[in-house]
Amino acid sequence: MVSPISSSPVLTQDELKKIAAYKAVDYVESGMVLGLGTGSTAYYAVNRIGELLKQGKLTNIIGIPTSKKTEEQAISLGIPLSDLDTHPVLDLAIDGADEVDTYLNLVKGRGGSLLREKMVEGACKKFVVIVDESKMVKTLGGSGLAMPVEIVPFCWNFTAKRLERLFSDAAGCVAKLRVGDTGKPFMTDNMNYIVDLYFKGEMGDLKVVSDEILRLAGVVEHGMFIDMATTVIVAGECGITVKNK
Ligand SMILES: O=C(CO)[C@H](O)[C@H](O)COP(=O)(O)O
Repeated sequence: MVSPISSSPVLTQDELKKIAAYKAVDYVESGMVLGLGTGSTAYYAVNRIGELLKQGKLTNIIGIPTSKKTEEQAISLGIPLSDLDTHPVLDLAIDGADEVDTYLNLVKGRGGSLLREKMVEGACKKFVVIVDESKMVKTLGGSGLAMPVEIVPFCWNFTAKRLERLFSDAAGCVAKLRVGDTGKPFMTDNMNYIVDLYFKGEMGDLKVVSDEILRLAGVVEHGMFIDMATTVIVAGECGITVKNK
């Protein structure tokens, strides 16, 4: 069902992200252990959680950040933090996504935090994804944008070529090493590299593709989050849509 947002004319993408994020924070209850996502949409959710804690409307929250950046943000807001060693089961995680398909499978990691995101969000009872409507796709990889894969730096080119070769028969893809602002390879929080895969066609069976990628030595994790989201909140010009698994 679509709930109208407002009668104002055109909302920016940032406004839509904020609307989805605030809606997701309605799912947060005092006493919860929360996975705190990474990216420009999750940023709004983390800020809102900090605001509600400050106002005393939420109490006893423990956050588990999915990146160093989110950790810094949470610390600046006074959100108490922990880790998966101490809290191996989380009540809820809220995070953005780069693509969401019709089955609520996701591509994540264009912000570079896919490994920690997958670890934290895989340990949650509920995983609420927040997106603006531009992230909705029919099939993953279909936006023509990147599907990130975290790899070890050792002989990264060898691993990138092997990733390309995996798809040479079917979809076909180009693997590009992600480069940071300084012109050097982008480094993840785990001191790994990211290779972005650009598909020419449909990826095919996602579980098969996932297994094949993970079987390559040198690959740490990929950005497909299959069967993980329990709820997706989509903010669009016509309103908010909540999709449940
Ligand atoms: O997976 C992610 C970071 O690794 C982000 O959640 C994803 O890139 C979406 O980011 P944004 O909300 O800025 O569009």
